Amino acid sequence: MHDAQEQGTRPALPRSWSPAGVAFLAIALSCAIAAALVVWRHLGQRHEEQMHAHLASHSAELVLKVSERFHTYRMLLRGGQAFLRSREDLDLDVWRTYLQRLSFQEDFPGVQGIGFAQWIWPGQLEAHTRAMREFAGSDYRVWPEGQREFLSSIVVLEPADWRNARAIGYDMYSEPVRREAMDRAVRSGEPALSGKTVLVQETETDVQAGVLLYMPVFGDGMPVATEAERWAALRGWVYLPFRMASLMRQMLDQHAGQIRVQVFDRIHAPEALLYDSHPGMPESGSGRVSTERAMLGGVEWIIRLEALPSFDAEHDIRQAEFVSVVLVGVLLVVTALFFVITRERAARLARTTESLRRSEAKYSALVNLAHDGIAATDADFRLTFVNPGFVALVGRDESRLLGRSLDELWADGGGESRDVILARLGEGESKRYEVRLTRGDGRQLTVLVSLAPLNDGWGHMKGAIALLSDITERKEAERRIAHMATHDILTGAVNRLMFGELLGYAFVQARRSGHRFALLFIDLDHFKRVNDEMGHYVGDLLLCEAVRRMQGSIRSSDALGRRGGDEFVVLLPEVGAATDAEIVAEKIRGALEKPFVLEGREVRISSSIGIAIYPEDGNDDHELMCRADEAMYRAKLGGRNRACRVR
Ligand SMILES: Nc1nc2c(ncn2[C@@H]2O[C@H](COP(=O)(O)OP(=O)(O)OP(=O)(O)O)[C@@H](O)[C@H]2O)c(=O)[nH]1
Repeated sequence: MHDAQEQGTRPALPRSWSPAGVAFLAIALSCAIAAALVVWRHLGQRHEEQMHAHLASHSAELVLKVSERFHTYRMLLRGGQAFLRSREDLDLDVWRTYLQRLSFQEDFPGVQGIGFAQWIWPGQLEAHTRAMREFAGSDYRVWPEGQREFLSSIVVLEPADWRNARAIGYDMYSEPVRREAMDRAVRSGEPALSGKTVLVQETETDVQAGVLLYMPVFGDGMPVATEAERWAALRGWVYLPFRMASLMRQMLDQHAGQIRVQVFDRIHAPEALLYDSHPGMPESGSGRVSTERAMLGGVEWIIRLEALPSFDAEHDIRQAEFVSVVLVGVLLVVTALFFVITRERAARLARTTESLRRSEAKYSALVNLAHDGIAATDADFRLTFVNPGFVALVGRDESRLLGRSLDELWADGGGESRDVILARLGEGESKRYEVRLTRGDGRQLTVLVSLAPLNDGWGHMKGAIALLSDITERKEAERRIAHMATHDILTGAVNRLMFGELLGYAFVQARRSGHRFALLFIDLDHFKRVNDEMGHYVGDLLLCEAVRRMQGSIRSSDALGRRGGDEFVVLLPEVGAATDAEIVAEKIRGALEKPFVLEGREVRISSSIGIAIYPEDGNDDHELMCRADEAMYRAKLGGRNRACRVR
């Protein structure tokens, strides 16, 4: 009742999860997703920082490389300066030989050539041209044409290939960008790098920006401490022309396709662009840019590095890291899921256990309180459990019962052997037996035994459950009711109804086997007097005692019936001759004739008996009964206390 109410108010959802479990799982899932987002964001930031660091490292490396390279170039120019200054006269043949033996293109990569530009003092142009035509050929001339106060001319430029040959005679001092660097070199006495220009060696194809590094050359032994002295001692400039793309490609062997390199002359502007590894590409606004500055020959170069998508991809380990984090997240969620499932199962198990515990307590109380005997047996029918009702019913100690075979308790076994009972139970059959059981105190009981198999989880019989109900009283009541229905209440003799049944059966038997049977009709003589003189109670006692005496006079197979009042009938189911019936009638008469002592007083009575024999005296019960009755009246009329037969 209690369980039913609980189930009615709170419907159980055994297969669904509890709200707490679902909430926990949702929180775990949300945490995992949030953690993944945070980590992804952090990875993105870190990746950006790493990109910048990588890019900054590359640009610093490039600046270092360029600076070192220019340091080497300066050394080369200083060597040339020292060589030319050491000679009193400018011997161009010796100078050319010196340059040719330098093999500078292998030792000083990126250089377009090395040359010497001679300083031509005002008014010295003709003499210079004459002298140079002897050295360089008749087509030598200083160009571009035009009147200028100060002139210079490239007189030697190695290697003397077709490209460099185009520059011979060129007055670099006539061009402002070169002149600025040439002046600066003289003013400082140090190497000076020019701004952006285009070398005269350029043709119409692959035109590149160019720069030139100048080193002033002074006359041998002349003072050069001041700027004026340096101008006075100036012989010219040893110089290095650079094609910027060729120069930079020498230094950009790594990450060529991953990083865009741009070099600007002093300002970050298109017109100052000296070199662009990816010309024509618009500049990125993504911010993955590193800019460094390098001081080279008195000029500041801006070196700008820009990461390209392939550079980003090579250094991008975010995906691997993110996958790791996602895996950790998945692991977290799976762990949470496992935790929730385990928790739900534990809760369900606890509920089931509690329910089982309650159920067990309930059934245990029922079993212990039950008036009937309840027992359990093993597969061999030996008792393994008995309840208090069982102990009380059989009247034996529990310790003496456990281990005993259940069928030992009853004598008749209910009509079936133990093996038969076990075979029935093994087939899953329940059975009821009515047995006679002897209690420990010797009392006999009629017990109804209900047996049911007890199976394991695989359907195999592992024992039996027995319910024993004491039906002794019920049986006795049934017997009494049956007796009352067929016997006279006062005397216990068979009643009219039952006697009729017995008489009918006697006819059947006699007809079937052809034997004879006899019917005696007995009426007590003057019984009314007993009632009248001694009271009805004594009359009753006399009737009962008379029946007892008549029962003693006949066989157990004979039947004594009371017709009513003081009339009785006796059925002798099988008689050999009529005299057999007469003998029994005489025996009854004699028994009833003896005095009765009732309530302390002697009472005498006699009887009149009529005899009828089948088949001679009648062929059916009515006829036979009439004959016997008639014979009894004959006895009455004949003076009573005798037996007669009407023939
Ligand atoms: N005490 C007692 N008397 C009974 C019972 N049934 C009938 N009687 C009496 O039994 C008597 C039977 O009398 P009858 O058979 O008619 O006459 P009788 O006195 O026996 O005389 P005869 O039969 O002619 O010898 C009656 O007085 C009935 O009242 C009974 O159950 N108990």
